[in-house]
Amino acid sequence: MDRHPTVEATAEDIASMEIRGAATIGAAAAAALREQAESSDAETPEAFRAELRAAARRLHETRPTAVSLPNSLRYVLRRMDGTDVPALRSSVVDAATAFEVRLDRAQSQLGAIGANRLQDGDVVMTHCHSTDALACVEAAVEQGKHVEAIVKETRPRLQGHITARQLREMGVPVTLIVDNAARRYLDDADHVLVGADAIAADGSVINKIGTSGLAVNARERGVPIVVAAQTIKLHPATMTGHTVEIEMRDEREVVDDEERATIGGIEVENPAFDVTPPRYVDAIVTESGQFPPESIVTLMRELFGDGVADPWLDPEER
Ligand SMILES: O=C(COP(=O)(O)O)[C@H](O)[C@H](O)COP(=O)(O)O
Repeated sequence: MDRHPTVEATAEDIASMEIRGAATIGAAAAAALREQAESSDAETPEAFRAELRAAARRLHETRPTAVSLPNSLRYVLRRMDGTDVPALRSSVVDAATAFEVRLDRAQSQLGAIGANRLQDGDVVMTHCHSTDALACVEAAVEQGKHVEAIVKETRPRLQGHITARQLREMGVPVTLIVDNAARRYLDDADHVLVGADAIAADGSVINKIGTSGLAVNARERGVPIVVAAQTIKLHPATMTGHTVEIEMRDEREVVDDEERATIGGIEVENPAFDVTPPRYVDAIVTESGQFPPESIVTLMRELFGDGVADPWLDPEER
C-alpha cells in the first residue's frame, strides 16, 4: 500500500491551515501515522518501516516552523519496534496514542501552572489562537477567577476570531481589536498571553507574526509577557546552533489578485511567524513548570539530550 488517504488528507489540511496551531498539528500527525500503521498491508518489516517513513516525510514537508510536527513524528517513529509486521504495527499504534494522551495531559498541567499567574479580575491580551494559552485562562476560570480578554484579530488569517469564540464559550468577556490597536489597549491589560510554535535554546520564542512587536510594546508599557508552551514546542536542533525556519505563505492571504492588479506592480511578503528575543519574555509556562526564557535550555537538554536524528529519513540518508 502507498500512503493512506488520511495521511494525504492530513498533510493537505495542515498545509492549507484547516488543521493549524502547533499542538493540533502535532496531534494530527501522530493520528495520521497511526492510521497508516493500522491499515498497512506491508508484507515485510522493511516494507512497513519504509511506508511509515514515507508517510512521516509527507507530513513533515507541509509547514516548516511548528516544531511540534517533527517532534510528534520523532516520538512515534522512534518507538516503532518489532521483528514482524504485527509487532511493528502495534508499536506505532501504541506510540501515537501515548503521544496524544501526553499532549492532553501536558496541556492541562500547563494550564494549571499558567492559571496561577492570573489573579481574579485580570485582563489578558492575546495574539493568534493558542490552545496552550487558552488552557491557562480556562483553568483560571475554573478556579473561579474572573478574567477578561483583549483579543487581537491577527491578520491575515484572523485566528483571533477563533480565540474570541472559545473565550466566549468559557464565559470570558472579550474585546476584539485590530492588530494596530494593541499598543493603545496594553494600558488596560495585566498580561500578554501567547503560545509558541517553537522555543529556541536561547529562550527565543517563535510564534505568529506580530508577537515580537507586541512583546516590545508590552515591555515598554510594563505588561508581563507570558508564553504558554508545552515541551513539544522546544526545538532540539537549536541546541546545536540551527535556526528555526520562518514559513513564508501565499501572498494572496494578504491581498487578492484583483485588488493587487488595481494597485499596480508591488512586492508582497507574508511571513507567518517571527522571533521574540528572550529579553522580551517574562516566563515560559510548560507542563514541567514555568521558566525564565534563558533557563529553558536546561529543560531541553534533559528532554532531548539523546540527540535529534530524523527517523523519517531513509537509513542511508541520515
Ligand atoms: O502561532 C500560532 C498558530 O499559527 P498558525 O495559525 O499559523 O498555525 C499559535 O500561537 C501556536 O501554534 C501555538 O498554538 P497551540 O498552543 O495551540 O499549540
